[in-house]
Amino acid sequence: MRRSAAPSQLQGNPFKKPKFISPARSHPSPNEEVAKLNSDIKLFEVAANKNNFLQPQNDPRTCNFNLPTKECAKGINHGDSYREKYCLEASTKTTLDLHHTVHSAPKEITVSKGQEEKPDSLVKYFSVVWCKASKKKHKKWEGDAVLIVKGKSFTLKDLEGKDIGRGTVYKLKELEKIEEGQTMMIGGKEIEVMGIISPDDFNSGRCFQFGGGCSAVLSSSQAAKKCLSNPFKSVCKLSSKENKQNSFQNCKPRHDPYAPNSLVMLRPDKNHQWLFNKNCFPVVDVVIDPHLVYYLRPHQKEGIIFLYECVMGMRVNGRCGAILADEMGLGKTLQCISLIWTLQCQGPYGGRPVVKKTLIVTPGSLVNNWRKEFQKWLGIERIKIFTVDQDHKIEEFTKSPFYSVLIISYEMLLRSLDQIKSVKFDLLICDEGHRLKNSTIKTTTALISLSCEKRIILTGTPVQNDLQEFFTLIDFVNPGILGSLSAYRKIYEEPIIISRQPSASEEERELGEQRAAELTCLTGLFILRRTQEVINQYLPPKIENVVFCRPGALQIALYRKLLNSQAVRFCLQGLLENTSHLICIGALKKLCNHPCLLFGSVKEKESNSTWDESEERSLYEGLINVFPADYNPTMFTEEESGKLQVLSKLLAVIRELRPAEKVVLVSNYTRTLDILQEVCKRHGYAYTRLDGQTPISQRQKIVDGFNSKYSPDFIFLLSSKAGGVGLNLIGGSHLILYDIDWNPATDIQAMSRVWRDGQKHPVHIYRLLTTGTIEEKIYQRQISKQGLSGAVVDLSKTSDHIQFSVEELKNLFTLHESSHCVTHDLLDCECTGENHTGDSLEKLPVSRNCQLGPHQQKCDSLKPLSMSQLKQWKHFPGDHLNLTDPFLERIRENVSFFFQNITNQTTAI
Ligand SMILES: Nc1ncnc2c1ncn2[C@@H]1O[C@H](COP(=O)(O)OP(=O)(O)OP(=O)(O)O)[C@@H](O)[C@H]1O
Ligand SMILES: [Mg+2]
Repeated sequence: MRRSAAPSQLQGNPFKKPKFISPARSHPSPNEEVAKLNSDIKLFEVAANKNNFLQPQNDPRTCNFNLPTKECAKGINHGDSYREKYCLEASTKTTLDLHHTVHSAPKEITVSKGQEEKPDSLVKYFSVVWCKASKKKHKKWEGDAVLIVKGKSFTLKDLEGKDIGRGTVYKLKELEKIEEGQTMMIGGKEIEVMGIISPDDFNSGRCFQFGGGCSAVLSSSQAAKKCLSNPFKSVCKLSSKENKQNSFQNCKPRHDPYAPNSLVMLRPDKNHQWLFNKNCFPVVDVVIDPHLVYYLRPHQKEGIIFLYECVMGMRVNGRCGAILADEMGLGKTLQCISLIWTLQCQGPYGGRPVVKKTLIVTPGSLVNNWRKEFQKWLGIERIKIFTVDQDHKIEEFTKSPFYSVLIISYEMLLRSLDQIKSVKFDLLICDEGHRLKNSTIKTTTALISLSCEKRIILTGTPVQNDLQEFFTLIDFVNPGILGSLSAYRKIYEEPIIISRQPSASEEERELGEQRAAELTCLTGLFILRRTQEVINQYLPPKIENVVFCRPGALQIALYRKLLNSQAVRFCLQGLLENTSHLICIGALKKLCNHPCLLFGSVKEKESNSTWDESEERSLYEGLINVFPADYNPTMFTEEESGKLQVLSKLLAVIRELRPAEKVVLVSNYTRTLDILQEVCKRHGYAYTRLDGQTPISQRQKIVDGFNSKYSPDFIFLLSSKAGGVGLNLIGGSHLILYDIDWNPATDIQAMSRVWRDGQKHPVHIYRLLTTGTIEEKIYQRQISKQGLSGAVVDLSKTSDHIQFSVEELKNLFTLHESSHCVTHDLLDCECTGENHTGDSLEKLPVSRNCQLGPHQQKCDSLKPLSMSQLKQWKHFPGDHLNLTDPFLERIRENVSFFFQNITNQTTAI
């Protein structure tokens, strides 16, 4: 609550007319011109365009020093295309003239019982200050509030959106002619009307922002206070003599801004200069190193401009945070490296560097990937980076002035928080920062406790799916921007959620939509997300196949036995808990991968002392008898599993037709990876493996080894859950998903490892499913509406979160023995399954639901495939006569059905 703005406290004179003082004007600036500018730049008085990006700058070329006039020449690339695309025009808003308000005597408005309400169209909104009713002359206004008058009823809300008074009035006329300056008594409170709020400002929630996060945006004086502690100071503090010398030495840009293709950052406007250039250094162009620009993709140039403007506080006054939520593989790492390198060497004021030390926190498996990327783009000389691992302790970094970048895993950060706090970091980057969505976890609280103001979250996962988590991420990068959590809930979350419910009234729906639009608009200033389409043109073709493999005879017999077990029957009668369903489902999934896995589980349980009471007993009873008497799981055969048979043939044909190409083989289960590893051994395929057990220090070495063209490895065995996120496995051009996860995001993550920048070969992706079994059902769930609900596109969501109805369980626990492909049967496809060559997928609109609603709906390739999209894929039965794909041709014998889709098709694949 902004008590300080309550007039009587400011002025201490009860007879003086209370006057609402806008935070932006509470400390008049000595510099008139800038003061005027401050009042003109009102971020929230800006009209939104469809891209939801605001551009607060008045004149990007504003410069108070003697820069060459030709700097305004067209040749400078100040990221103009970006601004053309994303920026909005400022529009002025009529401000209230508060000075003519009259301080009339308070009038008590009494509550009436029997009068008719006026129609809804007569809703009016006022900004007011309030205090408890008293007869004291020296009033002390307690806070700002919003008065909503609807017919003869009124509601008083504080700036956190909470109701602090409500009722109905006796004299309707009193409410009809409310004016600025008027004081009245309502609901036991005395209020004074400060101004009229437009319906638009109320519906969008903007009127509450004065008290919440937006005070920082609106108030340049507050921003100044906050930002003067920003890293300019720490990095660039020089003696006055040095200042003078350096200002002349460095006032040239480090790189030529007029060179062709130069990438020049936005010049700070007068407001920024007023806030940050206290020493009046010359304004100098910040130019991205041409060495890097040469490699940057267009979207990466835009991303660097965006990050620069965010962390420099140019997009939201006094806030230096950003979320770069580009889809996987778009090169978020390179964009950050470019930013770090730029800020470490340059700055807009006298050319002085903005950042001295940078902290990068990342999942353990990516620590060395970051190091490699630094080396790849900047070599080893330009920037000194330090990675914390077993052999390199953090003390080495803290004691040495030599290093400017510290790369550390989230786990290690927690362990060395005290040492980290002893260093002054100017820039903090949290890779795969989606994990910070929970404010109570230790990692989040640890990172929040760091004093660094320039904070960047990198994530490939959409951030708007859950409004609570969204708040946490936003609040982490730009603390307080959305106000307190309780205000956010009242002002945004509640109306948005209510508006999404089927029972919502038209009014609720509209309010929710407008609040969502406002939230998007506000946060869109510092969140950037681009989808994979922006790099498709640089990538080779991708051929995706869904391969339905016929189960083996032993698999069918065991499957039937499991479905007839007492445990499954009890599940279907709704007698068991969710955990029992998951045990049954787990057993069926194991069986689909290979019967020997199930055999191993049964034997293991039998030897367990709790076997007698365990639920698994009723599931596994009599199962061993279905296996041959002399069954030995270590001597498993490929024929026993439909998928393994297909896999084995697939590996053989890849080896034969593309001897120089490599395969990434993915499973979610370590035991399944053991079987796949055994297959590699039996066939003499060289392999490497990364799973949850692989020490973090080894991971990058394994990845590098595989990606190297000199590596003899043919196969990379990958546990998708353990190591999928963020890895580059471009050494492989064939990726086989051996099993399926409930969460489509896990599979999509894995698939994105090979089809990414740097990939030289056409990419072949094979998803293996056992025909008619639970695997098909899980796949259907992935591509059905249920699977598309936003929350599922989140790696942290596991099957434990899934609740099943009895109907769903019946469907899950059915084996379709006679179908070639149950998924195709469900598609309502007119073809008879005979070589249906569907339309190109690219023609179909792709949209994703999220809680922020239509304003956030963009093309998003992270979205799992939908049923209707799958229908557009080419599809044909395994025994189709004209299979043109040589790989499918060779595996068809054990395949009942194929779906195939090609992206970026060229003639040669
Ligand atoms: N402009 C470029 N030219 C060539 N290769 C590039 C370029 N930008 C990025 N790359 C390469 O693309 C690969 C993917 O980049 P990166 O790992 O940064 O993606 P990401 O956006 O972080 O994806 P994820 O969300 O999966 O972590 C890396 O090998 C990187 O070196
Ligand atoms: Mg990454």
